[in-house]
Amino acid sequence: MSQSSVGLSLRGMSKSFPGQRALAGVDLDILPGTVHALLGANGSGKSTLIKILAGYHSPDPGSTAYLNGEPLTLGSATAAHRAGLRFVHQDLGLIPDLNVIDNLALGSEYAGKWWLSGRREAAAARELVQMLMDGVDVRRPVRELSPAQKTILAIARTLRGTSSAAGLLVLDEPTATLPAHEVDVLFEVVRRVQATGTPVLYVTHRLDEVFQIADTVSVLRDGRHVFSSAVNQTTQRELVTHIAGRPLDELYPAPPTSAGAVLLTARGVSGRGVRDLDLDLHAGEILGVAGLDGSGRDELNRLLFGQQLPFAGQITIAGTPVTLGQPPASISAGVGYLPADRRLHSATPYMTLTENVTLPDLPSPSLRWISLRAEQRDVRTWLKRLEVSPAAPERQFSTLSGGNQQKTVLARWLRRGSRVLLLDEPTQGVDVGGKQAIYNALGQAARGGAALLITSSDAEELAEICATVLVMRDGRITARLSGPTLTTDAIVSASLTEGTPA
Ligand SMILES: Nc1ncnc2c1ncn2[C@@H]1O[C@H](COP(=O)(O)OP(=O)(O)OP(=O)(O)O)[C@@H](O)[C@H]1O
Repeated sequence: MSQSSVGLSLRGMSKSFPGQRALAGVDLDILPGTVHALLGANGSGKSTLIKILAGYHSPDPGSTAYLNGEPLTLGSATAAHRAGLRFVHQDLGLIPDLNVIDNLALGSEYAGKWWLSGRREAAAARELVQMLMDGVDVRRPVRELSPAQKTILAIARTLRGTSSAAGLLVLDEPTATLPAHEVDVLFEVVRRVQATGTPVLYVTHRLDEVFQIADTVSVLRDGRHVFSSAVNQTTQRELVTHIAGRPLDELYPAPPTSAGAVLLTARGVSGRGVRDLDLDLHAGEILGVAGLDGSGRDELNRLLFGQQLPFAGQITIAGTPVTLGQPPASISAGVGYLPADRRLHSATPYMTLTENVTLPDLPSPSLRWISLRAEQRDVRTWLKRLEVSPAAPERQFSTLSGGNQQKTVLARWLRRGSRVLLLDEPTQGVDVGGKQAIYNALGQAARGGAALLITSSDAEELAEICATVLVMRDGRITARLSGPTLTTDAIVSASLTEGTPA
């Protein structure tokens, strides 16, 4: 196949890792001035493709790429940057305590001497920021920006110094942690970048976004390019079928409705980000907690699990008070916790999947060898149930794709049969098939008598899988939605409006 003369063309892009072919002969054309969505199940090769473009990985011999008809040197970060390829990864790489100007200066050609020309730097920063986000004070520390503003700042920083249209802007799941109302703010900026002629490669697991922002969509499956279409000539259903390799039925199972005895209580719990919180969590219940960044939603499960020490209050599990701020005490009482940033806080990357799944079991060394084979079998069953790919217990955790790492850590707590499960963003970065598997597993855990508390920035997910959703604002619960009042829109609007403590 010949390369198209404008935009980015990939031909025969392949990449093999030991024992794993991540990409197999991918041909892809991304046209100038278009937003091109790249979809695919966890482990389908999206990150590998991006890492090759960024020069982080070298592709297999025979892989070629052209930018506006010129051959691209692959496997070199410097060559990628020089050609105008720009990347915004999920970890935005911003420094929260530095202001907008200083964050813009970091990593640019001004770094190291920007302070010599402070006024010029500030003026340039102001101009760039104003182009992409009106009304932001460039002297504000980045920690005070909203999540969408931080992402926009990361886009501004990567586009910095590109005098005209860049060769390509790659956005890797930019909305994974954005609340619904912030997504539009980001999209506005993506459109402005697109209008400059810069093509945007937009990687996402959120299919509704494809129809809002993209012109063209491509799907990878098992390292192969299996589908491309103009967005206005396809449907969500067709995309799901190509991603999963089979049609999927209803994504969300009905939430469990029969709640049993109270398993966890919080009374007067105050801590960083949370004020005077009372909460009852019942056996058989999936309770959702929504809220904007800074509402206390992010801190809630950490305080209940003991990863953060509450200033005041009492927490009981099945009627017995637990020692506050002591995760081992919580685990012994039957509590499992999945943090949002699980790669940082929850996994041991260089151990195997089995070791990661069985991590909290801590059996005595003398007993461990007896059950090793049974343990491997059991772990494999759990990996398959959550559609971890490959479901290979002996694989090193760090070699799994992001979504598969996520499902592996979740398998740990589900396998353990924890009676209280505190889960932050349980499906973040997970593909549509994996989401369905996770929702089914969570429903099964609830029907088996576990009590689940799920915090999520995905309002639709909460509205669909929970019988009740609490909305937090300023560290307090300000709305309790259930039955007919529980809708995606109601969650979003309660998150945005002042409420009275519920
Ligand atoms: N360093 C590595 N060593 C071995 N295998 C790897 C390595 N990096 C990636 N892989 C494998 O390559 C395949 C593609 O992974 P990749 O991270 O590109 O998937 P992805 O589509 O980005 O998934 P996700 O949506 O979960 O982020 C996976 O099977 C993964 O396990």
